Amino acid sequence: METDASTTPRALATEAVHAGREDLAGLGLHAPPLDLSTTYPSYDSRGEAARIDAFAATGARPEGPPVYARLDNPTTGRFETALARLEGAQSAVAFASGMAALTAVLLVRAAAGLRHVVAVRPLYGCSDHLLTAGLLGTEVTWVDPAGVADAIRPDTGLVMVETPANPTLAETDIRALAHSCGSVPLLVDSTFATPVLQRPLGLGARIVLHSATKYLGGHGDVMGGVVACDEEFAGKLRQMRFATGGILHPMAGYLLLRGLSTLPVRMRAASATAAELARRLTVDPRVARVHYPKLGGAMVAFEVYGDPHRLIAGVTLITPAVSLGSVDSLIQHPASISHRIVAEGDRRAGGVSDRLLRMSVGLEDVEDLWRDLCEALSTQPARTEGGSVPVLRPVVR
Ligand code: MET
Repeated sequence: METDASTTPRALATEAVHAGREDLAGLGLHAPPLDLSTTYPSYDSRGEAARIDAFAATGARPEGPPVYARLDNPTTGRFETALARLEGAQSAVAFASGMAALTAVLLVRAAAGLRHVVAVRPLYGCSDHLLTAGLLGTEVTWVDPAGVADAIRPDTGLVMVETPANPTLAETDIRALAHSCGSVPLLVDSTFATPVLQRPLGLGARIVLHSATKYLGGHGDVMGGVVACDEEFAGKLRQMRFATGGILHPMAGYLLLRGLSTLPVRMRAASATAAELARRLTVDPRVARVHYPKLGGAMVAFEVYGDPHRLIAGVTLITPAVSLGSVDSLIQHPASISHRIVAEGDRRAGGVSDRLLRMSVGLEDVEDLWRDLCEALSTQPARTEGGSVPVLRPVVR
């Protein structure tokens, strides 16, 4: 049977290398052009006024040159188009960082008079802090997924969850949660999963947030954030981005587009290694508990019986650093770094133990990583053969 190439949906791996680049051959190019312009000349001021009015009315990407780089950028636009395609979204809007992206979402909802947020712990520490501190004039109610429906008020503008969650890798059933949200939009921070493992919009979420700094970029050399959503909300986000200035640099847009092209192979390879490391850690007597999502992925968290700081100091191949999603493996102690800003009691409420370590598994060989982990684990006491648990020494910071 003949298939129509223009309507047959393409696989994710194909979209990853082609989305956002469809016009290149027609332009006589292979690599995407990097447009560093901050402004765009025009002899037609009436035309510019019309463009600005159109943007103020809808927030749609301007037709033709974008007037000024805070409105839009063609290189970043390619990354936005590609990410939207991978998430199955109408649109995507990129920002200077994941936190800038979350800020814009919260400000858009607050500007509509919907200042209340219902959120599920744990979230990435700075997301938790932004909501808890109410820095943007929002108010948060923290609940378990089962408590979401009851926590929704007339002024609730957003329900927020991160799954798998940073740093515990706790998973939330997105479809069930979206059902509990009713007409309130559900935002899923899908940074750890990426569209390779999970597409929240197909499960009923309305907004997907990524720290693009992580897997989308994939090489630890670009910072960015992106929101995938419907075009109506995207328009509001672009207007907010124009008003508040949290734009992505075009070079970052270029690098993120390039990162997307290898996202599926990177995720698959790193996830296979992470699953094997999680399996080995689970049976290691020096490890008290392993957290690894059913969904899979390249993040592994584990708790030790002894001092987690000694383990961090004991790695040599794995880099002891916060962040994640790079080609090389990183390990960090969430209570000291990624979740330091969250009050101790709130951290505990979110399941973030002081003995938890979070590892981002890269593309190294699994045996080399395991050797390094074993060396670092030699700093830790082990369960005895009879199964008795060693006396826990206090964690010294
Ligand atoms: C400044 S701390 C955190 C950076 C990053 N979001 C992480 O979770 O590792």
